[in-house]
Amino acid sequence: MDLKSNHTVPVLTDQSTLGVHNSLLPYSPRGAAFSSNLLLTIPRKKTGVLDDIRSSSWLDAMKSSSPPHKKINKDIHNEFASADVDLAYRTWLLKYPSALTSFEQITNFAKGKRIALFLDYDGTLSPIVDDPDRALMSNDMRLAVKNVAKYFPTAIISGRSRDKVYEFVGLTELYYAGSHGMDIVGPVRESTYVDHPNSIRSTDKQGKEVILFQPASEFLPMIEEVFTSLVESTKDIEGAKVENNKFCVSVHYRNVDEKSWTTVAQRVHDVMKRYKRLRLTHGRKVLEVRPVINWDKGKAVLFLLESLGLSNRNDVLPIYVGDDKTDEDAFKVLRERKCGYGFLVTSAPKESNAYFSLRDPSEVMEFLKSLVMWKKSSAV
Ligand SMILES: O=P(O)(O)OC[C@H]1O[C@H](O[C@H]2O[C@H](CO)[C@@H](O)[C@H](O)[C@H]2O)[C@H](O)[C@@H](O)[C@@H]1O
Repeated sequence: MDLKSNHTVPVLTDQSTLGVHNSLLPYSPRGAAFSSNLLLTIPRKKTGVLDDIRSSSWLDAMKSSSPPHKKINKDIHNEFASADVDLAYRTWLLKYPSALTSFEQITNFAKGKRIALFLDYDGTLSPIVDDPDRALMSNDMRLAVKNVAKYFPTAIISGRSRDKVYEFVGLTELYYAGSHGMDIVGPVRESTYVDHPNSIRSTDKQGKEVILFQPASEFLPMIEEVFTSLVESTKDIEGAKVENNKFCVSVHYRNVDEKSWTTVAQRVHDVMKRYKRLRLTHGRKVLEVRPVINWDKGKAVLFLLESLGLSNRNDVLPIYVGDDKTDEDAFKVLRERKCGYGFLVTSAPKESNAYFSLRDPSEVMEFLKSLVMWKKSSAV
């Protein structure tokens, strides 16, 4: 597999320093070490908050943040346009091959290794829908995730609050990280975080000893406050919705008329001005307000690998499946450490640090089922 060098990804964190074995893939290894500086702050000017929300880049980011829903259109011009889109996607697939068509290559590489699976929720396990409270996972997908978790350690890493994503998924056999990884429950076994000031030892619903790690715990009152302010300041914008994700806040504009997007951006910007320790990132038709800490979904993957006892091992293959910009942090960690694969879920071509792609949640489900079949057949 050739290493792609031309990827530009909007990642805000510094180079990760947590340890994972990196000699798994056929390219040169890099030293891995543990860091005690988990909570480095990021200078404000690198946080992505723009001073002038009317600048085209701000609005461009808002517009391009999620592909439009596919419309069935019989118009001849649209048929040509749709052929162009398909061609663009097929060309893009040369760079980010489908994990389904590359399944044999992936499983060949996974032979003799333990796959660890990390799954994003929205847009990966559940299709994107207009109402965030209705983003339910299908029963078929739940079964596929349940089955895959019987054979491979599996975790969900979501931007939502941990409680909310657990409520949607409802499987006790998984590990969960909410708030973009800022709220994780993992096994205690090998974790060097056990004595970290942001860790609490606890027992889960099954009585298993677990570690609860919340690196942004000091931000909780600030997030509550900013949530209340954002609800207040956007309440007159039809379709705007503010969601409290515990250690971060989402301001949704999917259902806001495009003419009012500048207003949404301006209101969010005005509130953010008062909080120098918060930053803003763009998701799929959502503005996400989060603490300025050196922690993201990539760090969450490393945390879970470590607490599962799967760090620094050449017989482990982590796979991360996600659709959003925040998932790029995890793709980047796996790519930089040369220790696993990112799978980008998208129906529209985009630059990524992932290696493989899947078109939509139904292809994610197909991949999970194939993985189970492969595991069962290779166990005989
Ligand atoms: O990390 P994720 O699990 O992908 O969470 C990211 C955000 O997902 C949700 O919003 C997205 O999905 C909604 C439901 O399909 C959709 O309406 C919205 O436009 C998307 O941005 C969630 O509501 C957010 O809080 C998460 O941050």
